[in-house]
Amino acid sequence: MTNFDLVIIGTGSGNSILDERFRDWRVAIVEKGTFGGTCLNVGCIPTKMFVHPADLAAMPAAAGRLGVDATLDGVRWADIRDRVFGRIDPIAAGGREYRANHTDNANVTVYEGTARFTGPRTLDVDGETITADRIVLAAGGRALVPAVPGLEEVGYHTSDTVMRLEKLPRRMTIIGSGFVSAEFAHVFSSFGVEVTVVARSGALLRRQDGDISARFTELAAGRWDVRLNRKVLGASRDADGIRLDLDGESLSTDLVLVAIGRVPNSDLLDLPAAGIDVAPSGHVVVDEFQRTTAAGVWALGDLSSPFELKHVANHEARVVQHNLLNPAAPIEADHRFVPHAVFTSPQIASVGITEEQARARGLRYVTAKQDYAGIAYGWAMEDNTGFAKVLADPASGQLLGAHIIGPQASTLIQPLIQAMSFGLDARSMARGQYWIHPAMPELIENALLNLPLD
Ligand SMILES: Cc1cc2nc3c(=O)[nH]c(=O)nc-3n(C[C@H](O)[C@H](O)[C@H](O)COP(=O)(O)OP(=O)(O)OC[C@H]3O[C@@H](n4cnc5c(N)ncnc54)[C@H](O)[C@@H]3O)c2cc1C
Ligand SMILES: NC(=O)c1ccc[n+]([C@@H]2O[C@H](COP(=O)([O-])OP(=O)(O)OC[C@H]3O[C@@H](n4cnc5c(N)ncnc54)[C@H](O)[C@@H]3O)[C@@H](O)[C@H]2O)c1
Repeated sequence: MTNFDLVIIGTGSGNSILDERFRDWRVAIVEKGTFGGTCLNVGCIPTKMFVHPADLAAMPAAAGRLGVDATLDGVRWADIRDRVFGRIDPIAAGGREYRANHTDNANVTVYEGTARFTGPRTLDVDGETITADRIVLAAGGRALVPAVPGLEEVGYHTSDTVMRLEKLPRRMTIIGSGFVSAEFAHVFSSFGVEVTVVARSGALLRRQDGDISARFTELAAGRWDVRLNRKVLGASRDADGIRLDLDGESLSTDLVLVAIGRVPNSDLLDLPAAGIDVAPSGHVVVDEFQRTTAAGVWALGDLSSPFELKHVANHEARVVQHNLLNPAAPIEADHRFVPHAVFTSPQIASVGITEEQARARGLRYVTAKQDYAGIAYGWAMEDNTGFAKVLADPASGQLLGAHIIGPQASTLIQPLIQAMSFGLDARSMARGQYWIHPAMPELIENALLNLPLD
């Protein structure tokens, strides 16, 4: 039995904790899958590397109304796929090699297996017992699969596998209507696949601000076959491919992509054996210092965070890193203003609360909108569907939330994140600085000026 100063479970965000300040610690890092975790191998990075060529492939169809006649000659799926993974796979392999064999990591032992607790700060890794003074749980989550009769038999993909397809299908049906669905619907439809989206509820991306979700649902319905308020009741194969039975109708498809959310990997860790509490959602319970309910055990990222976002996992990894190194002066994680972006088309980005949340909380708030169509750069792009919506406290002018649907939303949101994080009020933000004319951030300037503050 080997004892370590620190054991880290999971090489996604967990791997970024280790630096030269841990050189004198005996460290073990345990990974059951591909080194580098979800974001690098099957998440943020490859998806966005597919979104960019998808944006290019969609451009000719949009250019005609601006007087530019362009045609898409073809999409070389194998080349697109191999460019993405030709870059990513060596990074994952290099990361593993660095931790396992580089002299910088002489103090680090890499275990390739599945860790699970057998007692307080005691782990089994595929039959070998290791103990540690401190343990960091960074075990992430995995795609959920619905219990649909026949689905296992006909076969399905998740975000883990769909980016490595041998060839593009003619038709794809996506079950689910969240982030993964919206991004892959854009990617695959831009590459010429006929996409159907099956949503359980009456809107796509329904956790976004209601106006954003409604606009996206309307635009999506013009681009994909969108089936709202439908449950998938069964799957089978017939002469026309895969048949999905929805309530009241059926559809035929060639490939099913399941995108109904993710579940934390807490069930793999036998946490009760170590006295570590788990919430009903499956997330490991942590306090503001990222400490679990067991002494000497921290957790971070998708395993403990309902946000399930890489920038949150990275932030929490920095908090855990500091708290490991400075036990007498720990810092708290900051989850006040967590932004997100959905890299679909049009892009969506958001920070703070939605109007529905403001109403439910009984807050006094005002809102304002600015259409891209009303700013000069929007005229240049002939954008008639995008807008920014801001919510603020009418008395103080402090921003409560901001939501954007339209080109470059993920970039345009950043000054609003900054304003909220540093307490800059809407009026000072709008008038206390220059806004380059006629650039896209004028969308934000005008949305702020439109707020009916007291
Ligand atoms: C398709 C997709 C696209 C995404 N796009 C974005 C995006 O654009 N922006 C964004 O912010 N977020 C995005 N995310 C979310 C983001 O990928 C995650 O929030 C982030 O990767 C979580 O990091 P983590 O370190 O918590 O977990 P992970 O990166 O999942 O790392 C956990 C690691 O632990 C290992 N592990 C699990 N259990 C054990 C065990 N018992 N023993 C040993 N090892 C174990 C796993 O194999 C895994 O490698 C996306 C996710 C998906 C699926
Ligand atoms: N750009 C990004 O930041 C990005 C991109 C992709 C994924 N992610 C992260 O990954 C996580 C997983 O993404 P996701 O899209 O799978 O989850 P999600 O939570 O965004 O959406 C899941 C959708 O599936 C629906 N659903 C749930 N159970 C269902 C069922 N049984 N049948 C039909 N529909 C069902 C939900 O109502 C929801 O609309 C997200 O929480 C997100 O944080 C982030």
